[in-house]
Amino acid sequence: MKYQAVLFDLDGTLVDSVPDIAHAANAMLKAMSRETLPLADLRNFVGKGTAVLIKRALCAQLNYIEPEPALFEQAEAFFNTFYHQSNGTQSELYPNVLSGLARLQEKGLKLGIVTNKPEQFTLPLVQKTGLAPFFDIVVSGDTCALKKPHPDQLFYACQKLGVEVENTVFIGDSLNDTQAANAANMDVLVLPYGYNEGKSVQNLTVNAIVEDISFAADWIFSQN
Ligand SMILES: O=C(O)COP(=O)(O)O
Ligand SMILES: [Mg+2]
Repeated sequence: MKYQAVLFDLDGTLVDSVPDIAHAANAMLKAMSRETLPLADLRNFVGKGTAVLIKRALCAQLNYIEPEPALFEQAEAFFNTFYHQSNGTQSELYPNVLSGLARLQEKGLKLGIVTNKPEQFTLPLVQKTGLAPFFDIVVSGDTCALKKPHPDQLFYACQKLGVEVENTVFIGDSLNDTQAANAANMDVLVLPYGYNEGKSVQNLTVNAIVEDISFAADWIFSQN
């Protein structure tokens, strides 16, 4: 068996979490007497964790300028309060996530989540969406010292699961995921429906692009 474990990104891969993130970001902007942003813009700001999302929202652009520490602290406090309220209320699993996970689990593969979302938001979301029973480990954006695109979280997940990097495949939606996997020398699949900062996934360095988690399971079984 080539693969013994499958790791998954969360936002944009398993869960369409943008409605709840956008709600919190716009509530933060309103509370700070700033203009709210269209959901389409905020969607492109997701992927490098909530701190980067907040900075991008404050600048209303992807390439943010570092805010003053006091301003950031105020914004983060608002965002965290509002995201705790909205997290998991409108977020939805993408099609074929549950069936794909069930098929992988049935074959005895170990499953993990590796997300840049901080743990205080990851764990409630994983519970509320019904994902929790499938996973042997959940690695959040603040679990390790560095997060994706750094490979640390992937090494940590493998170590905790007791599997080798070469027997593990990572499934994600963005450049952060493929760069982390490439740096770890781990096989990687991407899905086309998530958030890749508004860019196509066609040019990423991957083993395959798969339509959804069920197709990902087919691909994994075809290698095993
Ligand atoms: O919190 C984010 O910005 C993205 O989280 P992800 O790593 O699950 O895509
Ligand atoms: Mg993602």
